[in-house]
Amino acid sequence: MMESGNLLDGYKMNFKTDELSSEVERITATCQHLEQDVEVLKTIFSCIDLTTLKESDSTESVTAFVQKVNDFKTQYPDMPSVGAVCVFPVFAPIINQYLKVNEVQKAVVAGGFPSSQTFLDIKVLEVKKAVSYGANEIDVVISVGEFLEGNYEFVYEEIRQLKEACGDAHLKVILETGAIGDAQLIWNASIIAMDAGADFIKTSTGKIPTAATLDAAYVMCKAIKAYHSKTGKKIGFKPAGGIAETIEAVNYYAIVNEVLGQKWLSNTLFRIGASRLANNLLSDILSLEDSSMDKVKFF
Ligand SMILES: O=C[C@H](O)COP(=O)(O)O
Repeated sequence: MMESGNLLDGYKMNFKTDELSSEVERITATCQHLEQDVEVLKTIFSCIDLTTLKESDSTESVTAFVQKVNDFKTQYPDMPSVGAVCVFPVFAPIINQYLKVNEVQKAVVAGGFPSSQTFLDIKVLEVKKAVSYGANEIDVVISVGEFLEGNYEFVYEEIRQLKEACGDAHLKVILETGAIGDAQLIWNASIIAMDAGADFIKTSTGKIPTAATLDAAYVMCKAIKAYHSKTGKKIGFKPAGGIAETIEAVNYYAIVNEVLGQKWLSNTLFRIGASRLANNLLSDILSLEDSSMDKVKFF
């Protein structure tokens, strides 16, 4: 098992927490023009993990949700598809059966999402079942309570086993930054998740009051950069939860651009998990292309 001291020793948080917000403000203040850039907005659209994670989701509603993604490609041939659909694990067979757009990935939350408060063997089984039913991306939450108690080896070992359970599927590890709060701890959680095998690190479940924040995004991108410098591995970043407006998505795009650069700005390394963003972004893209366009509600 990895020693947490050894694990974190090689990584120093190279910024002061009190400078964090002003740095984020500087970045977001200088990116507002990107909201008018159709190509940037289309890139962001292609990075959306189009999410439905409602208690009321059903076979019928998820089938209809997936069908919209299929229809979108026909109805808007000049638009990219979203990056992925993201659903509860019980609907893995539905997206596997009905999703017909090859470039759209099949993401499933698992591992006792959203609380992560269950037995590790149950988490592993849930991940394996989701993958066996066709999911090729798995989103899991760290054991936040154990992390906050300093049980870093426990958190590392869980992620390591869940990554193993994924096989060829990509693993996105949700830190639940709104529950962690402190920038240094978000940095620590980022490093542990990446070293244990995360392909992406993700801010939030969208199921607690504080979801994605720009400050957390900045810290996580800095951690991804440090991890890349040390290991050569490119880990993806996924802000998620509460991101609904185009300008909010643009702000996250700008932080990734500033910290990690253009090479991170495609859906292989950047996703935005969102249930409400796609229609707003689509409407804004269409109205930039044709100012007479009304707001659309496709999804
Ligand atoms: O992982 C994605 C989030 O659950 C989506 O949250 P949202 O419904 O606030 O966009």
